[in-house]
Amino acid sequence: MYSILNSLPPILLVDDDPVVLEISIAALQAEGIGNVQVLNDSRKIMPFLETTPVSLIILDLMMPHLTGLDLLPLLIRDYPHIPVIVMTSADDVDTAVYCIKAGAADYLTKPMEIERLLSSVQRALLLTELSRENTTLRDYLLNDCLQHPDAFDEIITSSKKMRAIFQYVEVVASSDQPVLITGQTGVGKELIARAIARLSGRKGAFVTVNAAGLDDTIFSDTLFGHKKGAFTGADQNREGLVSAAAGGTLFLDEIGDLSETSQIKLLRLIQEKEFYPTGSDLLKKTDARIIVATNHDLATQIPAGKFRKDLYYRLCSHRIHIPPLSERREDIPLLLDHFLEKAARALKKPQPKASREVTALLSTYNFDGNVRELHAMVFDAVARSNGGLVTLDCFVGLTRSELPAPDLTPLLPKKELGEALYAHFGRFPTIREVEDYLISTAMGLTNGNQRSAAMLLGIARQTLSKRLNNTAAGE
Ligand SMILES: Nc1ncnc2c1ncn2[C@@H]1O[C@H](COP(=O)(O)OP(=O)(O)OP(=O)(O)O)[C@@H](O)[C@H]1O
Repeated sequence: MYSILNSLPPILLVDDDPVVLEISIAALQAEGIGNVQVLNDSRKIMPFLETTPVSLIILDLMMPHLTGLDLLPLLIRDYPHIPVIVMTSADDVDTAVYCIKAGAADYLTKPMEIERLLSSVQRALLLTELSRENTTLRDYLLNDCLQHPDAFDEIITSSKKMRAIFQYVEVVASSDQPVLITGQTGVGKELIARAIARLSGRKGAFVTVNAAGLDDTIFSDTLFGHKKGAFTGADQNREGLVSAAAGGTLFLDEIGDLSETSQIKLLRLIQEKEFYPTGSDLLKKTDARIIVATNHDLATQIPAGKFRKDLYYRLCSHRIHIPPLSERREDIPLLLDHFLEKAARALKKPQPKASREVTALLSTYNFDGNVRELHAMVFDAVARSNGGLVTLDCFVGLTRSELPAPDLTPLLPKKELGEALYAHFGRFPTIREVEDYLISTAMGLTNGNQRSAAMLLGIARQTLSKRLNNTAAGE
């Protein structure tokens, strides 16, 4: 939690009592909050704030010269975005209530309870961070720009939906909260996780763990490591991957099938930032940022008891859903070119072009394996091609039976189908007229290649050939 302070301005502590200042600083420092500024004279606050940004103010109400009660309305008026926690004596709860009504974020009573101080600071910082994210997000939506487009270089897309995701990624990258990335297999969840890590400003490593099929013993050992002698074969201490991700990012892929026990351990890791290596009772701390991904719809697994509600809501702090390729078909030609180039380079061949029929067919194909499937298909096709052109014949796996019913929607005018037909024919057409229209469109798109046109139309090549002959004979 507190590593968000790396990206936030300091906390300002204002009290004329040196003992309170000393205790508070020590308590905050023990929790890793070293970014604290101190003022012991309340008259200095307003000039100080004019030159120095702060993320939170902890203000004693009883100070000479200018009391906290006098200052609070000024702070709320001039710095409404900075939360103020007031400190008052235990027997003056009325004043505390008055301060909350006036806009203070929280109140603490003296003598100071350390736990209460820390939880209040934690809550206030979380609010500051969320409000900063909201403001940045609003600015992005208004400006539609990316501050670090190079962070997304390896993600090829022209989709508006993906661009909106990039903007969100820029906003949440520096947060300390977990990120849940959902989407079908092969849509690019890991690429997005890497972009978040790149933009996070964290210096540590990006460590990935594929949690699919891991039982709790292996999950714990992989993540948390073990102590020598913890089980048979544990002949030396082993650091887990959480330690390897210190100061960096831990990417847990495919968390949809985690056992109940592993889910509890993950929740503890996210919430408390603590874990025990197997066989050790020495609690370890971590500052690794946690990103998880799944192709399951976790919310639907909660009622069946397969996924814990508390973990789900904790993971939802920042949520990114990546649409399948079928919902961003505009990316297919771009990705096709990108993979043709990559494949040619990897296979040391001159870069081929895709024939028009290949582009048309792939643009309507339903890729269950999304970008990964397209990637594999194109690499295989380039390996098989022996000219400057990748034709349909190079896609051996792409047989008619594997093709879904052709979806011609992207090829038709982007109006209601009925309207498009009216516009084309000038009246409502007959079935025969629509068939002729579809056949000539498919033949045009495939440069007259009957095999490809038949695939597009979802009919046998012989049927198309017969139909074309009949039309030519004027039947
Ligand atoms: N927009 C894209 N541009 C370029 N390559 C992409 C894009 N999206 C995905 N890829 C490539 O597709 C493959 C699958 O991507 P990735 O591993 O990120 O998907 P995933 O959603 O994490 O998959 P899984 O759920 O199976 O783990 C990778 O080789 C990746 O480089």
